[in-house]
Amino acid sequence: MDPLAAVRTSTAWVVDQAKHVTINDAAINAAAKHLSAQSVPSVVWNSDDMHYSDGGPLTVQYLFLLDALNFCFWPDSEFDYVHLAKGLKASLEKDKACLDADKLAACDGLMLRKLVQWKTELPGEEERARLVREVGTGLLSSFEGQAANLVRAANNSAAQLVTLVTAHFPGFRDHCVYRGRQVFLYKRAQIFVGDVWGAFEGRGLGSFNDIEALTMFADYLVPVVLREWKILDYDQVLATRVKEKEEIEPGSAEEVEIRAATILAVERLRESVAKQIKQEVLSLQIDWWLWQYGEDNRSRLEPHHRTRTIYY
Ligand SMILES: Nc1nc2c(c(CN[C@H]3C=C[C@H](O)[C@@H]3O)cn2[C@@H]2O[C@H](COP(=O)(O)O)[C@@H](O)[C@H]2O)c(=O)[nH]1
Repeated sequence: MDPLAAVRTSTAWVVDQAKHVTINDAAINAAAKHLSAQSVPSVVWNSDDMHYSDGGPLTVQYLFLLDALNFCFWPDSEFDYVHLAKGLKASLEKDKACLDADKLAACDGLMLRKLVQWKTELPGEEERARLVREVGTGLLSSFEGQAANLVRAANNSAAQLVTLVTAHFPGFRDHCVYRGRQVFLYKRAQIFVGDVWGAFEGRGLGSFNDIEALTMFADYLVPVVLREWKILDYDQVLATRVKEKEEIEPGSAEEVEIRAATILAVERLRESVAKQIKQEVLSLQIDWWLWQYGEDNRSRLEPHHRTRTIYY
């Protein structure tokens, strides 16, 4: 199975059936005009230097652990992605061996809190520690402890890397069942590929001959931006539940429709921008631009949907 084709096909089907979320194509074209003026293809990966990035295999080890933990920050009003990235970076700068696979394989909640240099209990701390152990044991058993070997095994294919990550590391298997059909999102597996591509600027360990096959990364911040731009519309009941910060059940029709519509809307946005600027643009570049916009405008944007999950 081509996992990236499966993401596109299954999410398009969800949007076709959706009852709670719709995509507004007129708003997509208006947004594409705005985005086209923003030179999206030049968006950089390591915004304000928050990442550990040394151009070598340790950067891949850092990114794989980062993306194994890149989910569900919102239950802790302070802890967020930037703290996770900067904490891991600070630990690596102190001790280059801190992400060795044997250490990860033995990681518990307290050790993880120290590794990310956070002062209080992490949201979902024990579950996060279990996912760290899964990364350590999987790397030891199949990739000589090195995430760089996992990337090398993909022979410069993004789709093959997503296949390998989801085959060897169950925590990355971001899929569900919607109206009796399996739906694939693979957000953390895909964002890992995108981060490797970004960190290595598409060269060496970061060169993928099918990087354009990645979709956007179905998180909880980009949908907020798409709603502000009237691209995504939630029905009244869902809009009220999101506004009131009520938890939306993982695997519920509402959650799956939000994520699937976000993926399809960004695909359509990418096509529209590419037409306007007469140049190819990657879904991940549109994604990074939208995500950064969401981060920069956090204080005035509507609340995001709240789903307690390990996938995003
Ligand atoms: N769609 C998408 N979702 C992303 C990222 C990133 C960071 N990407 C790096 C790549 C380039 C930049 O340099 C960034 O450093 C995090 N997230 C997700 O956001 C969510 C909110 O988290 P927060 O605000 O902390 O609570 C959470 O689900 C988190 O998983 C991204 O790029 N795209």
